[in-house]
Amino acid sequence: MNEELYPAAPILLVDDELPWLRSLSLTLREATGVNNIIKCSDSREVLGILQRTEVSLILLDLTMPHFSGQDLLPMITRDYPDTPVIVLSGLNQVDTAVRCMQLGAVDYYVKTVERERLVTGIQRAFSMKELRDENQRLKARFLEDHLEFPDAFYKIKSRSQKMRAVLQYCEAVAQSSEPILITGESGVGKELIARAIRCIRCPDGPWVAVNVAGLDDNVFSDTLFGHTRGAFTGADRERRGMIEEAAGGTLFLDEIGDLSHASQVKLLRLLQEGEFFPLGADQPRRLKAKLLFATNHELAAKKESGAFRKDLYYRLSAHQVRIPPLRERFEDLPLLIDHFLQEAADSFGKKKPTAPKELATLLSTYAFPGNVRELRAMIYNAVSLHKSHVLSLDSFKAAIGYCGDDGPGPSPVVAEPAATGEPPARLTFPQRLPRLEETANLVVKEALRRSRGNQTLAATMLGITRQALAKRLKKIVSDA
Ligand SMILES: Nc1ncnc2c1ncn2[C@@H]1O[C@H](COP(=O)(O)OP(=O)(O)OP(=O)(O)O)[C@@H](O)[C@H]1O
Repeated sequence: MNEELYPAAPILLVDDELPWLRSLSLTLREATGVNNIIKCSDSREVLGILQRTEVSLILLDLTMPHFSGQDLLPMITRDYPDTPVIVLSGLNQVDTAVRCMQLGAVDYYVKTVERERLVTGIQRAFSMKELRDENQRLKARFLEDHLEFPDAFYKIKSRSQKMRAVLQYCEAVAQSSEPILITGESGVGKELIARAIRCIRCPDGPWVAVNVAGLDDNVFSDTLFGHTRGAFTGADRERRGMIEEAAGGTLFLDEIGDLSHASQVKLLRLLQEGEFFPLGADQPRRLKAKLLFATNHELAAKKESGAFRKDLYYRLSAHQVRIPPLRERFEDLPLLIDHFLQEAADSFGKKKPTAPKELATLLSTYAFPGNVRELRAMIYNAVSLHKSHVLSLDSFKAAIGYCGDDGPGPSPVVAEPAATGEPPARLTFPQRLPRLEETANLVVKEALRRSRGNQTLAATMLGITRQALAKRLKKIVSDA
């Protein structure tokens, strides 16, 4: 298999000393996994290379025959302002370093003594460039408001602006070499989004998904890193871990917020060093997969409480895709209902039923703690019970708590704030307690507001007949 080039655009190393060029490219390969390098030992060729090839970073020697680094630097920063340049010099001279930075270099290193710092500086320059590129892509996307890879998102049914912004953000960060963290409540579609990102970044590579919730640290390590033969009693064969299975493709770690502390440490090391040791191995192996993570936990809160390591949190959240809960994008309901009706009808071998026109409005009175997955289950249930032409609302009403006279129905007073964001947390009253009649009228108006004026639905919510509601409305109007 051909080795994937990293970074996608090459790094240009410019130095007249060939042995230095060779040893630097080896150092970079070993320490950072960089294998896409152009070595240039003749400074007269630099501008020609830049005209022909887009490079991600330039390492420029200061002292060279023909053109010195100081000659080239202003030309490069003028014509290629988005390409970071790091200057290397044999001498530790503060005034030269300052001059180079004034001319636009992002960093300055003394060649022989600062190799480790140089590697860190290169990684920093990469991250900065990636952030700048991502920023530009995002700006362009928001101005154009179109999707560049609509095919990657074909399974995601949505017409809401919020989701569109999420998809555009996914496009902007998909190519980044940094990990991507996808957050959102359970059932919002995190895995769907993860698969879409994979379709954009490396559609042909393998897709390996691991749910890490509940894995103890030993199982986590063995699953991810694998082991060598004889690593422990019973290890009679080598086992490749999921990281190696995903080489050249994507490794998706789901439920990352549930990871034990010990496993968090191992994951952090993997992210920082880009390499790992299978159990029993004495040589590290390089991470060659792109990483995607998902969680339905509020990781920021877990970080504050100490349940999630701060350093790992910051490492993971460089690119964070937050998927809004369904109740924040009810404009998606008609499309999703239609989609799941078709899907359910196909799976039950039935003709697709017609949805009653009040269905989306009825469902938009509900908070959907289980999000799209809950909606899907409701529709499958309704279609499984369905007999006649138009789908009945009964199973939906039962599912969301409007059960009619004999059912428990939703409680009008909630003692604690609901985790789902369901209003109200507690009924509060003004100083003067409203009369019962006033309160009833307010509740009626609220039901009409939520049902967008649909009296049948409002009556269902209030637990009264449509006639009783009409009578009450007539009275409200005449009393006004
Ligand atoms: N926008 C959407 N269009 C169509 N189907 C969707 C959409 N969002 C979610 N789904 C469907 O809803 C279900 C749940 O989605 P998914 O498994 O991606 O959610 P999740 O956020 O990863 O859930 P969990 O947190 O429980 O792992 C799946 O059947 C998925 O296909």
